[in-house]
Amino acid sequence: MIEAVGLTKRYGAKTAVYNLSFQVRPGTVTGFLGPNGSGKSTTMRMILGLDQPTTGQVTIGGYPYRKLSNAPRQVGALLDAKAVHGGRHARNHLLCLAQLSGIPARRVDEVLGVVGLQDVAKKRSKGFSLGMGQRLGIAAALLGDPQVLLFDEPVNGLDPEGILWVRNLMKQLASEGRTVFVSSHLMSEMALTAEHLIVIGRGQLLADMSVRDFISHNSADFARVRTPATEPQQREKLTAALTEAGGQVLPEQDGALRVMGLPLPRISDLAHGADVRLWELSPHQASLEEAYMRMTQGAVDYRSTADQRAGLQQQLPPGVMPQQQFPAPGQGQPDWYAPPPPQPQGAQPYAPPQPAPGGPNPYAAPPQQPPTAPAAPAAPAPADLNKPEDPR
Ligand SMILES: Nc1ncnc2c1ncn2[C@@H]1O[C@H](COP(=O)(O)OP(=O)(O)OP(=O)(O)O)[C@@H](O)[C@H]1O
Repeated sequence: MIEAVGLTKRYGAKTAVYNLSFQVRPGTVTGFLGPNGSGKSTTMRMILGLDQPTTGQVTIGGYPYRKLSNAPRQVGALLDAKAVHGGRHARNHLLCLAQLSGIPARRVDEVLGVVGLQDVAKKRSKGFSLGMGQRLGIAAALLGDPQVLLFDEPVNGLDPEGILWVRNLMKQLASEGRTVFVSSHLMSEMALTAEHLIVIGRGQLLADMSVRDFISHNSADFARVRTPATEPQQREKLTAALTEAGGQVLPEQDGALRVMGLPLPRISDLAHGADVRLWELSPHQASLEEAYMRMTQGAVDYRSTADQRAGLQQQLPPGVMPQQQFPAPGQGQPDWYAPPPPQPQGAQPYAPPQPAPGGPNPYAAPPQQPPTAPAAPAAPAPADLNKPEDPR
């Protein structure tokens, strides 16, 4: 198990990691997520004893990395696949590492086979593609058959077959009871690989929970409903019935309706009661990417000036409360986020939906009282994320 307690790292005036505490348990793949510059690599380097924490500590099996006996046989890591002597053959590179840790040469050939580089074992690694370099880095991590494995962006540069292979490898290593800690920016891949997530933003913990909980805590539930396109009056009738029943109804660009605040069976019953036929009634399935975007949108340091995410915080219609609570202390959830409705080409995807001419105002307050659910804790504004303890 990897355990960080109050881990903080400062580089001069820059605080890369601040007061981070978490555990990475054996037997599952734990994903390590965070925007660029949020401190993932710094944390991994501290776990591996390559950087000293300014304060706090991180241990592996109860010991700091540097106190582990023959650490390479207990902990394997891929941090930077390019950190190899390019003039060496792949096999010689691994052989050098093996000899430093008393690992037999036959293990080198084993891991070359595991990562699929057996045919280029005698080639110099400077001629390797990005993906081949990643495979060599993974081979080095596996060399000591360690119980604890850290991978920083292991699928970077891999082709689809390679990505699938890494996914299965991570799962297999975890199923053997190993501790597997893996960072990635590929959310769809992480959703398929990891069971547990540790999410950081600006060096601080945002979430430490299962993938399933993370998605359900950070996504807005809604249903998509579609009435026959040939009968617009049915759509209006349904909108009125749903609104009267306390639902919030927004038009989607493709003609469907987005309905919040009503369960699917109730929507079906209301449609039936209003004598409206439905061509579609489907729950919105949030993705890990959507949940991640929502959670981290206030903790992104580097964003293109042309990036439309700057405007992705959709306003809730009056009376609608965000449903989710903060999953972890200290995290920031500045606003509500759900994917924008499909847009025609060239349209602003994050612009609020406009009322159809002569149609109902999508932002009209529903007649019922606003929900009385307990208010979520006040979300710190992005700039307040680190206050009052912001050491920067
Ligand atoms: N040696 C260093 N000296 C000064 N600042 C550093 C150093 N290493 C990292 N930093 C800073 O610490 C912050 C965290 O960097 P880090 O590389 O850990 O982030 P990351 O989450 O791994 O980013 P990415 O996803 O882009 O790889 C960044 O602002 C970075 O500029």
